[in-house]
Amino acid sequence: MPEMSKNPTGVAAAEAAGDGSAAPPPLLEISGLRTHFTTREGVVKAVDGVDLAVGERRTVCVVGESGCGKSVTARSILGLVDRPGEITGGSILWRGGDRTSPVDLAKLDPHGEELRRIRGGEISMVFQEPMASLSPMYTIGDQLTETIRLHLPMTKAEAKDHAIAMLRKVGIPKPEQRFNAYSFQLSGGMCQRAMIAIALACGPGLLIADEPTTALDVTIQARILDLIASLQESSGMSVMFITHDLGVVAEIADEVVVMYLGTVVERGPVDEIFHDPKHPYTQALLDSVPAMGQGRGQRLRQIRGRVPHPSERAEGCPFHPRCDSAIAGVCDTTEPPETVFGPDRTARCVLYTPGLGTPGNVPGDTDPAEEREVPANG
Ligand SMILES: Nc1ncnc2c1ncn2[C@@H]1O[C@H](COP(=O)(O)OP(=O)(O)OP(=O)(O)O)[C@@H](O)[C@H]1O
Repeated sequence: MPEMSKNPTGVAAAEAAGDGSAAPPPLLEISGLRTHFTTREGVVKAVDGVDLAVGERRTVCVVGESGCGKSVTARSILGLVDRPGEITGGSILWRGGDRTSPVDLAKLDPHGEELRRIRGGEISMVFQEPMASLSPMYTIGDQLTETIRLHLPMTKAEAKDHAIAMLRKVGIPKPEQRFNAYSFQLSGGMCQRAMIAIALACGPGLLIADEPTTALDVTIQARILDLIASLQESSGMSVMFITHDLGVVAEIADEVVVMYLGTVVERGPVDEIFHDPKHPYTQALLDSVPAMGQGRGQRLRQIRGRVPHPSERAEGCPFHPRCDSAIAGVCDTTEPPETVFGPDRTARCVLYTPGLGTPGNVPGDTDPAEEREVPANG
């Protein structure tokens, strides 16, 4: 596919494509986000120039190995970055609620009233560890009604009815009884459902789910994914889903964002990411999981080395020390520019930069007969 002009969100790319299909602006549009931690040992650039967008009713999965900056990106959206972390650059445009013009969440006071109203009301988040997010001091019902009354104009009695209806909706049996239970009286799966009930109680436009099923067994995991999908269908919300599990991505994603060391190295529609990965890191991630129908005897390829700490980020392309396609004298010196392949389809690798990469090395140049299999879930 021919290279198009640089464009961080892809929206203008659709316009630039001249196909008349000017998409509506995304609900959430992150551009050049930088979130750094100033520590005694130095500045940790956990998120260092992230661009991504989530459209209405879309599910965007953010993938990458541990330590790539997925959680810090998600927490930056809602002003939930722990000290000494802070947003040092970029913008997070939010167009949800009944706004006529976007609000830049990166510019809001993390402790201020406006972000507090957006958090839990217009955008909610569920975390990997429900036990850590739910308070052991209050009942599930107290925590639900508190969120509901913070964001919706309801009396105590109305909030209680709504809370019980939400518990029922997420599949918690005997919701009237569970309303009075504490988190330590519930199983991990039930706690995660309660967290989802709290997250969805106020009808958010966007749900951010940070590895919400990683700590659960596979059966419960599948149920939670079904639950999110059915609630998404009935409410029309968008979902930003952070996961290590490419099987989950294949199942739920519309679009995929691949992160490496605080930057987005590739993004695009899920089918294109699985069948025509552009970036060697995306390729390596896909090669490291079993594909559907893969023979038992076939060995999986591990990605060489490990993700370094952000303070040990290499010069040039941050992935080059682990990359089998790295070009000496190029990848170790040049920050790869973003190449736009189409609307919302980008990669950051010099292999696609005219004059820098070697066409024969381009990882996408495979025989179509050798198309990649979608990984099996789990
Ligand atoms: N409070 C902090 N102080 C210093 N560095 C931090 C802090 N919190 C996170 N980091 C660093 O930021 C980087 C990104 O972390 P983050 O949790 O976003 O990664 P991740 O991709 O979500 O990983 P995982 O999949 O394991 O959750 C890591 O190198 C981490 O060490």
